[in-house]
Amino acid sequence: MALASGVRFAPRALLRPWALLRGTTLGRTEPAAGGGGDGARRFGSQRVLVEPDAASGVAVMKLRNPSNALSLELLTELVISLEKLENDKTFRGIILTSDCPRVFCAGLDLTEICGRNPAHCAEYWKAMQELWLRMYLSSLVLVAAINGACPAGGCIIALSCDCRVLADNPKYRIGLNETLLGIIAPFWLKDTYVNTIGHRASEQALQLGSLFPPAEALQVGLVDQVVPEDQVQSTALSEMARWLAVPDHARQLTKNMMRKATADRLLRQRDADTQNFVSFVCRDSIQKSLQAYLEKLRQRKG
Ligand SMILES: CCCCC/C=C\C/C=C\CCC/C=C/C(=O)SCCNC(=O)CCNC(=O)[C@H](O)C(C)(C)COP(=O)(O)OP(=O)(O)OC[C@H]1O[C@@H](n2cnc3c(N)ncnc32)[C@H](O)[C@@H]1OP(=O)(O)O
Repeated sequence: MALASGVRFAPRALLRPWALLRGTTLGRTEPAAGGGGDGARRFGSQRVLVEPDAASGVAVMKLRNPSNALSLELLTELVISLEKLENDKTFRGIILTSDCPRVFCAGLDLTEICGRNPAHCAEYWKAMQELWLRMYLSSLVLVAAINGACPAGGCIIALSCDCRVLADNPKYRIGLNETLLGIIAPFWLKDTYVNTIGHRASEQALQLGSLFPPAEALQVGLVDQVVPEDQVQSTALSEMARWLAVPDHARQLTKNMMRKATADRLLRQRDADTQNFVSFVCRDSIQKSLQAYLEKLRQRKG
């Protein structure tokens, strides 16, 4: 971590050379609609589209998986896209949003942990930890432009950003609803919640599995702005400008000072956290309820 320079403090050694890039098209670049020079070249993969604007130093990263459930592939592609932007000194900020109607991110892809063997569940959870660590400690400014539902793991992604703008639609609820699914948020999600909305509000919201509609999310401090849906992107850009007005080194070191202890706690206990996750989700009772929940989701669709 090159803390002294204040430029890159995301722990680079975190990224593992996962051999799971099956089916991905990472690194492919294509001209953005309307053409343009280097500043308008977008890149991405099947599940993540990156639209970089070199002139402003801001890239828009769009999730485009079905329901943006965090599959292993999506997690991997997000980490790689993030790293690519962090390594390019042109970029100072990322706006993270969804290309999927009505859903920002549906949280963990439950098919990755339902009916899978322990080794797969472990690989999956390590990828989830990796993305959170990468985002939470990113040297770039991350603004979440939340244009859809944002439950559980979706909320984690939003919480790892520096700022959250939520579309004012009562269906777009946000929060950590794990308890209602019979699962328990691990300590680092709890810590992130507490860091954002405080201890008492987290205690209540975590136990009750609250999913907050926009006005309540704003009131509790889970999001920073609630705006009409057609103003989410422009508001995210204005927020970005506000954050980028601060000298990078001062903002980055301050971010690190605020977040490092929380990230270090997971880094120290990463293997134990993975084992806890695996033994928890592989229990017969948990597998049965995951199965039933997935079935309900599929039926609800019809
Ligand atoms: C003491 C020991 C402690 C140990 C602790 C250790 C570990 C603890 C364990 C876990 C902690 C993990 C923390 C995070 C948890 C999660 O993220 S769990 C996932 C929570 N997410 C949800 O509950 C969201 C479920 N989905 C929805 O509510 C809706 O789908 C929606 C996101 C609001 C979107 O609605 P709509 O646009 O109407 O889309 P559909 O409902 O029709 O869905 C479309 C298809 O997508 C599938 N799908 C949706 N969500 C998921 C998902 N999360 N995973 C997998 N698949 C999902 C849905 O089934 C549809 O599929 P088909 O098209 O029918 O195939």
